[in-house]
Amino acid sequence: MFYEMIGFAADGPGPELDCLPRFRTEEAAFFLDFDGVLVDLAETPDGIDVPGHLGPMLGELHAKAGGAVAIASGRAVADIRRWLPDFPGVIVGSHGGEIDRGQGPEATVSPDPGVVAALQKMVEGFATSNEAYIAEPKPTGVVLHFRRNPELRGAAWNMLENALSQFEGFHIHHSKMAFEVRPDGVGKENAIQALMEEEPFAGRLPVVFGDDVTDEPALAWAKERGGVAVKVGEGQSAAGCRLESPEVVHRALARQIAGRAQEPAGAA
Ligand SMILES: O=P(O)(O)OC[C@H]1O[C@H](O[C@H]2O[C@H](CO)[C@@H](O)[C@H](O)[C@H]2O)[C@H](O)[C@@H](O)[C@@H]1O
Repeated sequence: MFYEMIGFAADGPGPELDCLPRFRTEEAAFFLDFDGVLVDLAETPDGIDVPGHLGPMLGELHAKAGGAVAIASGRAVADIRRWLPDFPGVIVGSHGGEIDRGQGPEATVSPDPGVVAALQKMVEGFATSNEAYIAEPKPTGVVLHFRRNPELRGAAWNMLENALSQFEGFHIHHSKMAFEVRPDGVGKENAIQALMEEEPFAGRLPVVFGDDVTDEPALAWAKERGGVAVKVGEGQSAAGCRLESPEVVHRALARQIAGRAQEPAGAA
């Protein structure tokens, strides 16, 4: 079904998926980053375009993989739910700071709520100094985006460094055209490793897709475990496979849903 929806050629995917090893979807546990992997990057967090086929496609993948499909995002769980309201799988949000197994988000770290609120207030106040800034509060921290004017990068960094000098237990994370204040100890790789001990993920082949530095520890971990690590887009990576764009990722997932990955190489 998705072959037609995403214009996937009936005679096979072509060389763009050559680096992706063959594995059985029924034996895999998928951990999929959101921005830059499932959807193209946009000028603002709310400016993304979620293609109409993405939700149904993830639902089909979830069914075929026996429920072992998680979205692992830097966004808050609530934000992912807003974009993918029908996604039936686990959502790892806030870079691993929260996990929603279907009963609502559970915190994996416990930053002082008063400090989180104070930092959010400081960043939101600072963001009003230039209309190009966007402040994005999350349950465990806050992001300061400057994609609309990259020249603001230095000022954004200085502000956050100054803000963090007043509190302990947080650090600045480098995102794409953004800096994020996160609690120490948070990481997608921790959440993914915890999920791999639980049903329905346990005992399966870990398959991690990521595009950002925040995904690298999880990509390296999947590779070390003999799993599949897929980097999307440019930049250094420990991953063994690189796909060009979210569009190519969709083709890879469509192939897994169709079961073509189980066929011998060249049988497409
Ligand atoms: O782990 P991810 O799912 O990849 O989330 C990483 C961050 O994604 C969002 O910011 C990035 O995407 C925006 C929309 O394309 C873009 O405008 C921004 O410049 C990027 O940094 C999201 O807003 C963050 O909260 C996530 O941490």
